[in-house]
This record gives sequence, C-alpha cells and structure tokens, in this order.
Amino acid sequence: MKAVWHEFAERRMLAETLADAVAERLEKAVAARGAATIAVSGGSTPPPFFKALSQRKIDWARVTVTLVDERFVPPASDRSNARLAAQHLLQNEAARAAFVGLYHDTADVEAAAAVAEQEIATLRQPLDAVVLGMGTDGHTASFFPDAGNLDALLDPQSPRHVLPVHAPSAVEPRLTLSMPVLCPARHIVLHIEGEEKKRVLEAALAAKDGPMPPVRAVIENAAQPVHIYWAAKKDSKP
Ligand SMILES: O=C1O[C@H](COP(=O)(O)O)[C@@H](O)[C@H](O)[C@H]1O
Repeated sequence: MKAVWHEFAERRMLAETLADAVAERLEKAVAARGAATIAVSGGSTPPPFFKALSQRKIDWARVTVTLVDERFVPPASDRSNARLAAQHLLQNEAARAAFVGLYHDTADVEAAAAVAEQEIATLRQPLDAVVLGMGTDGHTASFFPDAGNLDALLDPQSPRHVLPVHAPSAVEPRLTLSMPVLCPARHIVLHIEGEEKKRVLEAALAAKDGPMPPVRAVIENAAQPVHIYWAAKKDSKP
C-alpha cells in the first residue's frame, strides 16, 4: 500500500508541519514551472491547517487554489467549502492566490458540474498538491459509499474532471473532482484527526473483501505515495 504516516499528538502541531510541507511543494512548483495549483478539502478538519498555510510567505500570486469537493450550496451558506476556504485559507499572505471553486448557480448539480468541468480542465495538471479529508464513513473527496454513481466516481479512467454526486448520507448534492484529476497529483495528503478516523482508515486499508472503500481506492490509484497526516486529538487549549 502506497502510504506514509505522519503522526502528531495534537492538531496544532500537525497544522504547522503540514503547512510547511505544502508551502514547500508550492514554492518548488512555482520555481520549476512558474505557477502552482493546489486542491483542498472542506469540513471541520482543515481550518487550523488553512490558517497556518495562509501565513506562509510564498509567491501566492502564482498559486491557484481549487476544491477537492463542494456541496451544492451557494458561497454564503455555512456549509460551503468555498466559504470555508475564503474565511480560513485565502487570507493573510494567501489572499493573493487565485481561487477556482466548483459551485455554480445553476438549475441543478449536473449543470453546475458541467460548468465546473470546463474551468477545472483549464487548470495546470497534474495538480501540485491535493489535501484530502475523510469522513468516518470512509468517504474522501465526495466519493460517498452510498453514492448512486459510486462506480463512476471511483473510475480511474473517468473522462470527467468534475462529477455530480447524489448520496443519501451527504445531505445535499455534491460536486467532486474525479479520480483522474486527484490521483496523478504530484503530492497527495490525507489529513485526518482522532482515534475513530484512524480506526476507519486502518480497516479500509486492511479490508480483504467487500466493496472497495473510497479512501482506499484513491490511495491505491495515486501516482505517488499518499502522505497520511494524523493527529491523535484536538488541542488541549482552544
Ligand atoms: O463533507 C466533507 O467531509 C470530509 C471530511 O470532513 P470532516 O468534517 O470530517 O473534516 C471532507 O474531506 C470533504 O471535503 C467535505 O466536503
């Protein structure tokens, strides 16, 4: 299994170390190719990492930030991953980065995915960095185990850059980058916290039969070893 574990006692230590590692990747990409592209996740886990990364002094004007996945909600919604990135990452030094979101104000998520498809196709690829999260159901990106189109979502040969997702457990429809956008990335991180997520991930990686857990499908298809950043617990001080 292509995975490298980085373990931390507390999330603040993880956030600072991961921010250093990602900033270094972006800086090297800018030096080598004149620009850098990173895809980040939403949810409750990323804010401390976003804040730390936003303070790193790199040439952010040459960096494009996009999302691994998004809820089909407008940016004003507190469930919007674009809003999360705007509030916590696209601040400080990183305020100079360009942002390409996945949500579009269209009749349905399929139409939004079609618009996002065109925009993501124009981004420089392979992506320089992808920072994934994972739910306790083993979903990563918006590859939900109960998604109606899970086979299409986990297809490493998908012709799509962006796919719509309908999954009963996901509350609202979703948009997600596809396997052929995520897996070839030059650097892939899986950022998880807490004992429960560690148990879920270890079980997914050890599973010998049954359906392929989405997080494992990504790790197995990744072009590079996936760096798993795990913190045992939340910080003792808020
Ligand atoms: O819904 C989502 O959940 C996962 C994990 O979120 P967390 O709250 O457990 O950190 C996240 O990776 C994904 O981007 C997000 O849309």
